[in-house]
Amino acid sequence: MRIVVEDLKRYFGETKAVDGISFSIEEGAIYGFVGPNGAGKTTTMRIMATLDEPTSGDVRIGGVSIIERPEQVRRYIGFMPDALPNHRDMTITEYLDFFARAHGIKGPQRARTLTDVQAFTGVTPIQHKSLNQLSKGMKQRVSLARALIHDPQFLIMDEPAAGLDPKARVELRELIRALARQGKSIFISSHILGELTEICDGTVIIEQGRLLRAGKIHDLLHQDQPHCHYWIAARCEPHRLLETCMTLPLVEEVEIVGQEVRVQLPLTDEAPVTLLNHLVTSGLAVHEFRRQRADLEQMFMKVTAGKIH
Ligand SMILES: Nc1ncnc2c1ncn2[C@@H]1O[C@H](COP(=O)(O)OP(=O)(O)OP(=O)(O)O)[C@@H](O)[C@H]1O
Repeated sequence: MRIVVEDLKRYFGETKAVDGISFSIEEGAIYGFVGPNGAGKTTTMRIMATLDEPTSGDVRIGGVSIIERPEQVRRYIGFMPDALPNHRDMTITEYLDFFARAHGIKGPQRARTLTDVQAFTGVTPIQHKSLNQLSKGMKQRVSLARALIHDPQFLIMDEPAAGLDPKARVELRELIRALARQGKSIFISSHILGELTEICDGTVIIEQGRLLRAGKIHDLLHQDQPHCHYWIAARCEPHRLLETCMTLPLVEEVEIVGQEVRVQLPLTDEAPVTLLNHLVTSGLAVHEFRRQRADLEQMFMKVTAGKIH
């Protein structure tokens, strides 16, 4: 399901929280939404989820306008807010059952939906626990389960990783990847760049309600810098690895750092494939070949004038 945001504006009196943002998300893609505090991320997401109305502009989810047909759009969307509201003493299953009913899911199908969604989000073993006894990580899982209960095609997640420990973050990333494999489009906001760069196909960067960059990460990087860097380690002396890299004309720069080498390549899809092939056919036992993610962070820092933390 393709999402198109068209010149979206949301003013609160004098405050231009969102000031003319346009971007699109392809079907089945994971897009990160990045911007400093107060940039307008939550406001944009709430409008996309039909929880608020824009001052002007529109959002089309699978071609359907959030303004003209909010009820229809709601069937397509799952929204995971940045905090789970406080609830009365209620078990996880009771809570999810409430939302399944609200979505009109009936009879045996409701029981099946609850079983599936609890299993997917890993809350089955604690399904009888009360909501107010849950850790932050477990609350996030319940919040995700709630957003998924009607099997939406588009999932909006507002800072889902905030406050989670490293293990819970990794688990959350796995859940997000699994959802994308099911063909869902996912829009996820965060302050933490590393978190997004690992899982996103594309990104939308805003600041003070204005769009700075939007598009596929590969294209954005290409716009900002024509190179990328790889870290490589092989079961041999780093000097031999360095020399083998240097015999390939497309390698722009190469240096030894500890037991690894760092290689600068032109930013094309073929360059890393060609290099890895070259190393392997030269008889090197390569056991590490990874893209330097800092390329992305550098790009973020550059376009936001270093204001993102
Ligand atoms: N209901 C409201 N009334 C008045 N101003 C608001 C309202 N909601 C948001 N704002 C203002 O709009 C701007 C954007 O806020 P928003 O919460 O969308 O930013 P954000 O990028 O999500 O920030 P954070 O990363 O801190 O969550 C801020 O200046 C905020 O104070």
